Amino acid sequence: MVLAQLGGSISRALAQMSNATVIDEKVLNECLNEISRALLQADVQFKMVRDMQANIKRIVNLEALAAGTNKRRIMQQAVFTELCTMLDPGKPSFTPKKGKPSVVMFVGLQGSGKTTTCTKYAYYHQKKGFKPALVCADTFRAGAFDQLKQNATKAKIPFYGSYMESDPVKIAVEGVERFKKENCDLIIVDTSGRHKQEAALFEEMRQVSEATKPDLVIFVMDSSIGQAAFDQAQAFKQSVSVGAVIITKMDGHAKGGGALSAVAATKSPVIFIGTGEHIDEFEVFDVKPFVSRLLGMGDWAGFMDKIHEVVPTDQQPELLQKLSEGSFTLRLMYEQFQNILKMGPIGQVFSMLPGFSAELMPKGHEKESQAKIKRYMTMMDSMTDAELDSTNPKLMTESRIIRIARGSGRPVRDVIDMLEEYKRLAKIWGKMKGLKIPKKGEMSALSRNMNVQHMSKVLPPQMLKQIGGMGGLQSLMKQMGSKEMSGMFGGMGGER
Ligand SMILES: Nc1nc2c(ncn2[C@@H]2O[C@H](COP(=O)(O)OP(=O)(O)OP(=O)(O)O)[C@@H](O)[C@H]2O)c(=O)[nH]1
Repeated sequence: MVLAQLGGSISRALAQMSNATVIDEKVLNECLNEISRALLQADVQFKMVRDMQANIKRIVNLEALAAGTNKRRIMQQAVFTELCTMLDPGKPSFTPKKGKPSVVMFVGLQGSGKTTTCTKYAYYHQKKGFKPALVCADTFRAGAFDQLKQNATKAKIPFYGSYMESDPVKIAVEGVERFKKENCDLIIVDTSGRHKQEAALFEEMRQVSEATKPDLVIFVMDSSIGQAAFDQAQAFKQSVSVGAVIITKMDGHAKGGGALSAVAATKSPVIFIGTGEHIDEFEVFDVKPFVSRLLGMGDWAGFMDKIHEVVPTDQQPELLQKLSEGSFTLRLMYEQFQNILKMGPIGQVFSMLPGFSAELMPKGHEKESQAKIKRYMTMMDSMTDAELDSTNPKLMTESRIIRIARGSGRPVRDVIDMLEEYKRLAKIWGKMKGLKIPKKGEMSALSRNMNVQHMSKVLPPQMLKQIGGMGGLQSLMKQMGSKEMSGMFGGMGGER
């Protein structure tokens, strides 16, 4: 919720700036101050906000802003890039390998969600084929072992702990040794967390770490702790060598900005976020989609922006019309591929839309993806007009597929792949059926014409979850009114 408000504030600051007739130093500073205020309210640490402001000023060229048609985009891109840089410490964390024993130690204050997160982490890896085990080295909180035991039993994960032993180091060492003998490849050590950052707690962490020699220490942080995040994360980092961060309770009223601070303090990446109490409410953390959410951009708004930017103006009305009809033909796919290839780094476009980036364009494989798209287009060149313009997948019979394969000199498998890709995209685009798509310069139409049903269909599922599902979306729309919503979802696009 608060994340959405941050997005709204930043959108408004950017909108105000791009509405100004002359963009001079004063207007730019006002915009940056607005953005800084919004970030501070979202609990991003003061020093980080100040540095970011300075960096943006360096990146953004006033002359380009003054002359440019893309003021808002230039600024938005600068803010986006800066936040991504803050969240990316530049070095990936240790990742456990199947079949090779790894010890991962969890640290964090009491109530941060550490014990729950240990089980989520174990369960996540178990599903990926690991053989995880849990060790409860929390002898401080009565009931900690019971909690771990319960969680572990539910998830069918072996565990180790003791009701009698009071030395956490001893338990940790015994547990790790036992599970190494049992050929577990991911041994997770849960440690105690007192309610305060006390010297005794840090000394205990240090000793457990020294005795178990973990391959990775994960710092677990409750996302709602706000401005205290930086100091807390730093205190843990100073005692043990934290190599990764997990932020919990992202489903609540978290402002999210604390994550930035934790990364800065530990110089370690956020690897997962907790999005609920349930064992599978646990998501791999990706910097870019998170920042999109933090900025309230939403992938959808970004995608709309891209349509306006990439698709030639004369093709836009037709494309938007087809989108709103929900009829996605192979010809439409072909035309979009053409547009995408023209614009260069294709990753940027499709990554805006959920489902596109992962499958069609895995990160770091842009070249191969480009080649794949070209291959798809070659095959489509061998199709008839009727095939290209049909929305009926049943039309593509075996004999037609063989003919296309022969005509394009590609194996039949490739044609089938291309058609699968088309079906996948058609399904996503089909969700937009009936939605009034705003034209350039009338972005607010989006807010006037949308309803909860439509919004829930077009929002990326993660974003919808973040808002609190259908119920959350409904109350958000009621609460914020159409003005706010246009800022949130449409404000980044449209009039420039
Ligand atoms: N909503 C929500 N609740 C969570 C999440 N992660 C943990 N919790 C809840 O937070 C509370 C505290 O979690 P614990 O795992 O007991 O906390 P802890 O940090 O291990 O506490 P100690 O064992 O005392 O160190 C529990 O009620 C969890 O169900 C999350 O991602 N979302």
